[in-house]
Amino acid sequence: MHPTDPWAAERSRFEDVRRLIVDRLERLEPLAGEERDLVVDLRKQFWDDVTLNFGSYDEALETAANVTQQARLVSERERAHRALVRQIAGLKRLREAPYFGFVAFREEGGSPAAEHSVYIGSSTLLGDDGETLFVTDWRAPIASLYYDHQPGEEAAYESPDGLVRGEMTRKLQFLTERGNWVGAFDSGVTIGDALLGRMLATNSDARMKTIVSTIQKEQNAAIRNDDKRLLVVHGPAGSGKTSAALQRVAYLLYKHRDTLKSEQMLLFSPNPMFMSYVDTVLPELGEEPIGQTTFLQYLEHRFGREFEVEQPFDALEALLGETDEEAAARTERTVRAKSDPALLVELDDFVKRLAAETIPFRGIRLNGKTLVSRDAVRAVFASTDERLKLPDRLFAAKKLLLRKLSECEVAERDADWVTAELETVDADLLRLAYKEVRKRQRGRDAVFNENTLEERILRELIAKERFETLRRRVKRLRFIDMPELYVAFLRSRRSSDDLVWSGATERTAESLKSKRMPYDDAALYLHLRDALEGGRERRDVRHVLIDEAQDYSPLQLEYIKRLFPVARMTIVGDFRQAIFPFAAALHENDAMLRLYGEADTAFVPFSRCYRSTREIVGFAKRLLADGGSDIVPFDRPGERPVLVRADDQDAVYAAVAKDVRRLQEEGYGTIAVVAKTAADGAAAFERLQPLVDELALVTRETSRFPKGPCVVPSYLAKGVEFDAVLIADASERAYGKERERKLFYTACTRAMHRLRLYAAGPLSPFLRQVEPDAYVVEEAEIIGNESSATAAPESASVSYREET
Ligand SMILES: Nc1ncnc2c1ncn2[C@@H]1O[C@H](COP(=O)(O)OP(=O)(O)OP(=O)(O)O)[C@@H](O)[C@H]1O
Repeated sequence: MHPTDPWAAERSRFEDVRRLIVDRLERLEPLAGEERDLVVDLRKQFWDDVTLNFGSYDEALETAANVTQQARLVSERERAHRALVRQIAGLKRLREAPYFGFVAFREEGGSPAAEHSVYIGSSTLLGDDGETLFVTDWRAPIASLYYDHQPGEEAAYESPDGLVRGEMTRKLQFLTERGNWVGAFDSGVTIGDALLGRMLATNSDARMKTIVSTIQKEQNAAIRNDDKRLLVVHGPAGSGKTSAALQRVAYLLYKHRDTLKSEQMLLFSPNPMFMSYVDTVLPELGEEPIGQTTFLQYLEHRFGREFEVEQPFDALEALLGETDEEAAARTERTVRAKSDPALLVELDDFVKRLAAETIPFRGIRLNGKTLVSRDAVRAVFASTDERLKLPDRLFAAKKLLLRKLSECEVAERDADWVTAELETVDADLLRLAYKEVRKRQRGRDAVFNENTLEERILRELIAKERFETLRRRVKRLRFIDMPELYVAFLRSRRSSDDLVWSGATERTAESLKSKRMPYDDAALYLHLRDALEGGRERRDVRHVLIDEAQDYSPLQLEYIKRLFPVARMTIVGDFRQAIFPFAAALHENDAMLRLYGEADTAFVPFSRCYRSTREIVGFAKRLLADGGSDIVPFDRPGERPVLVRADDQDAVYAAVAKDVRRLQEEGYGTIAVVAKTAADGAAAFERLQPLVDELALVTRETSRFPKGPCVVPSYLAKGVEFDAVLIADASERAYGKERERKLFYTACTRAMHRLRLYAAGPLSPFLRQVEPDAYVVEEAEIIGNESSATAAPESASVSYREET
């Protein structure tokens, strides 16, 4: 250590804390081993250590008490072991980076006791005395100061006892690498966020990172906003919405640690690949992962084998491939009509008005024979108490029908089909029948004719098996023709766009007949089913997060809200990336406000983009219809995006392949060639694969993003990022129509450091609207020729001053 090192004191403290962590780990790790062995032994000896005695009532009671006590002992030890393992994991995280920030804060009032020096890290670290606080958890109230204020400013933080005001006298950021001291920045001296600048300049590794050390003020506001039932975060591509949402999960789990568990939180993700992209973040923050699903997966789970749910990507691909403009406009209008949450209310009314005469019942049939006719089912329903609510009436009808089925079952045992099946019974059934014969004969004096008894039992078993299926169907209300009822609702409805509505209704009817559930009908249909069945609500879920919310229709959001009636909600999204035709939720703020009402909704807008360089953000926002004037890049300079012009598609592929290789040589790891659709992606892959080593094709079936170069359809790249993005076709052909604008913007904003676009033929009109100085144009033929670069990349010098 140099004697004039301005950081000598800080560095020495840092080393002391690190030593404390390492020493503690050395002490605890063997203990955890011992504790584990103890638990294993206790489990093994469980029955040796209790005396089993059931001789008398008292002895049996004593035995039971004994067993309970022993079980309690084991579970206490297990809990202790788990706590130790957790503590060790926390210490290991701290060993990697003991703390990253420091604030000195003088509370208003000015007494020396009100001076706080707080070192902030990923979790709390107490000294061996159990009192000295070496590191404060980033989620503690006072740590908020670090994210919200600069030294010299009036500062305040929200404590459980109210707002604490005062002055922040110093703020430091620490840079570490694998637990070792690298340097520090004094926020009073450094301009901007030095740590953030460094973080953003690093390469992506196909996994989302935690941002705990560099959370920005607006993000902190979203992370800690816990007053309202619903929090809506809206911000441009790369503004850290997903990152903030995940930090928020960790924050809420910390704040409500006594009442909220990770399994009570659920994240709706855009696609399965995205799920694997984010699932390392919470464990890195020391929290258990929360439940994740996509809305499509949820729908598929609910419909089971009853319907095949249409994939939203198919609807999107169909629209993207549509050349008939009128048909495309019709589709968009239909989808929009089906996304209106008022439909749910109308459906509720429709259900309330249902009566025995208007419900389309179905008879119950077995082997082509009617067991209970449709009229008989209707009569059963009509016999239930009219004053009951519909789900309760249906429940009562269900019970009556099940009773009827039991009667039919007895009669069917002698039916011809049972006699026929007797000839082919399998070994399992025979064994079952044999056991049953033995059971029934036991204790009887007179021995029945075994053969007769066995046949009787076999008949019972055969009929039972078949009736089990019928019972299951009755339990699931299959005695109502649900598709017909649903279509009846659609038909009953007047719409301002009648022609479009009735055309759509008939298409839905056709689809349902062939067991296909249109994506934009699915939530409404489930709502009908829920209204009839009752009790579908998930009260176990306490917090629901929806990422990429612009991809949901307002109706779907409302449906999700109703599904989780006690949950709070976090919704994050960006309407400028609304690529699905049914999206429209976010720019209609009304849709958000309507969910829980204005008084129970907080909006936090984000405006700064962190993912991409200043040049890429500057370029991408100009693709937007409104010019994205509110979008502010974080000041990280890089090269300007490059447009490569080529004579034909062959030349494009040759240039793309060459550029991928060159980018690899420059050290970029995750490189994505973004194609518009899956078919475009497959075509590009076929041409590029022979030219690029280890190129991967990402499809809907891909479960994890590859770490190397890949070809990916635009909509599967949603939510994720790559070091370099190559837009395989930026011509008018690919992105020419207004409805393709957002897709184009979304694709370009996946790039962190480098963006290249290729076009043979007329340029996309969105590109034509960008000022020429926002990007560089190159000719495909001269790619690779060092002297050919037509524009010199901007200087890569950093705009913040660092003091290390
Ligand atoms: N405060 C921060 N500190 C460090 N990195 C950050 C911060 N905020 C965002 N980032 C980084 O910016 C990138 C974009 O973040 P994220 O994916 O959360 O944005 P998003 O708003 O969800 O983007 P999109 O709308 O495109 O899905 C990520 O690499 C993330 O790590």
